[in-house]
Amino acid sequence: MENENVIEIRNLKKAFGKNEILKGINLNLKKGENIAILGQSGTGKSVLTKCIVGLIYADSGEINVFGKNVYSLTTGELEEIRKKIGYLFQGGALYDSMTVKQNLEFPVRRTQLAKNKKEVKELVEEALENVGLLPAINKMPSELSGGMKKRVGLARTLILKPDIILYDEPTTGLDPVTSGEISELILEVQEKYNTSSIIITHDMKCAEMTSNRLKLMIDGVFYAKGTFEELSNSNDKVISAYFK
Ligand SMILES: Nc1ncnc2c1ncn2[C@@H]1O[C@H](COP(=O)(O)OP(=O)(O)OP(=O)(O)O)[C@@H](O)[C@H]1O
Repeated sequence: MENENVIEIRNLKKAFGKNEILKGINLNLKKGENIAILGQSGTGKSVLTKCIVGLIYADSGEINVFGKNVYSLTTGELEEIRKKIGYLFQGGALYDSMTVKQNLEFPVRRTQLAKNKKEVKELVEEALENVGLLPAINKMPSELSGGMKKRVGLARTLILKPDIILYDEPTTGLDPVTSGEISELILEVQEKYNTSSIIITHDMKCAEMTSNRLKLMIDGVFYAKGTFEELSNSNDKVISAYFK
């Protein structure tokens, strides 16, 4: 892990009407670091990640990605930053009418990442190999298990070689063994590509396996932060409730 911050968030606030969701969020994500964010449903974890990629505009505060304030960028500059951020949605978000191969080719073509068909093929195969799913290349999403769909979703994120990956509940809905495999993959990606990640999760095993640090979001702010070991040994009842 290096000292450079790839994401810096300062006093971020966001309300929907009178409903205050983010009430002053601060976060530094370092190059090569994985941070897990824990917190009850509805506390604003997804809203925070959507602010980072510019899908939601915060009311006040600052988000710097690679040292650039995302709210002061032109549309073109924001596009450049977005290319460096991969976002793994909760459901994997595959196109049901396309094969696995076509699902992966899609982002490559859209971003003009490859010069020709051969390069597209190489990128698709490399990404599928990374998640152990090359044999499923011609399958339809409906033929895949939940864990396989998550893997393909991860392959589709990885194919664009992002510097930062935002994982929104990567193991939700999976059995413990498959969850463990996805957590392993998240770690492998961090080690292989030196990516920095924010992992939103309710899965404590996933948080323990994948994160260098954890943050606990309660009522729109980070109530606690530390390593898994530090937080799991906390005497604070609010914190320890998450580690039972
Ligand atoms: N576009 C929106 N308009 C109005 N309210 C919204 C919008 N997006 C999110 N919210 C509200 O913000 C709150 C936080 O939602 P968010 O999805 O961030 O929760 P979360 O912490 O990610 O929950 P979960 O763990 O269940 O995914 C919720 O009360 C939600 O209804």
